Amino acid sequence: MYTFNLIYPNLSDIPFHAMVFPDGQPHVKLKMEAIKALDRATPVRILSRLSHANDLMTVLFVKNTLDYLEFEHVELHVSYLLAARMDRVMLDGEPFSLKVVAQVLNQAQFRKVKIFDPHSEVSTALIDRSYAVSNHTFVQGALKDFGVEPYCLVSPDAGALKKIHKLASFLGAAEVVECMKERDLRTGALTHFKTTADDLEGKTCVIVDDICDGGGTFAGTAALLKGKGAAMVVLVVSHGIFSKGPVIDGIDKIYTTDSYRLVEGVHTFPISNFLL
Ligand SMILES: O=P(O)(O)OC[C@H]1O[C@@H](O)[C@H](O)[C@@H]1O
Repeated sequence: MYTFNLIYPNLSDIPFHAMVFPDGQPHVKLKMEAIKALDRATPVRILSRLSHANDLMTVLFVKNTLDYLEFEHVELHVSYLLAARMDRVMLDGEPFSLKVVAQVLNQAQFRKVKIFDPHSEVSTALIDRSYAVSNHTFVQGALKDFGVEPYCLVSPDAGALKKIHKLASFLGAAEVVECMKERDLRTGALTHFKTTADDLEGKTCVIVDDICDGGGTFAGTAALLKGKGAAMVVLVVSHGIFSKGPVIDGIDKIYTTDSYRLVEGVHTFPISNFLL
């Protein structure tokens, strides 16, 4: 398998130049000396973030180049999927953005599309020949680094609960704590934080979720858990956006990956550990 690593191009000798035209558009150019040496039947994978629209275009440009060079087997490994959270029409007048991204990817006809911890099952339902890579190994690595036993796993909302139960059986975790919240889709305001747990006296709680964006979900959940006696609250999120910074009230330690971007000030695992 030959890898086009668009995430850490500085770390490997890749046959590809990622440049930018003066007007800001992505400009890709394969290094033909290296490419010519490859058998066209060699499976090729493109490892990329799709954090912004230009990332998607770059991937499509590389795929198009590989198509006209007649490579037969091209896979896409996606660390972060553009529009994964827009997995339905939220409000009147808004698009079904994930469907648009899926249609574009489907048109490119990758042999396989691997997606690291997508927000919901809608991504893999819409993208042809795709499957999800779970966060299990990443969370296991974070817990090993953190090193405190025992702990309870916390699902911050109903949407994450099914995944948390699968994770708990993978890790052999004894306890799962279920939390709930409500989000006003118009304002984004979070309210009504609740949990099924009665007493968390002295416990270490590990909240696991796909994305930390503004962090409101996790500040609210941490306040709830600490109000029930939790001694420590750790946050483990696959995709660290941290739009309001990586410091979140009530969270004692944060683990993430560089799936969306490199994050300063947070313990960050390289995504290539989980996607290759
Ligand atoms: O509260 P913030 O960090 O803004 O948003 C993160 C939450 O929003 C959801 O899409 C994610 O799955 C996560 O539960």
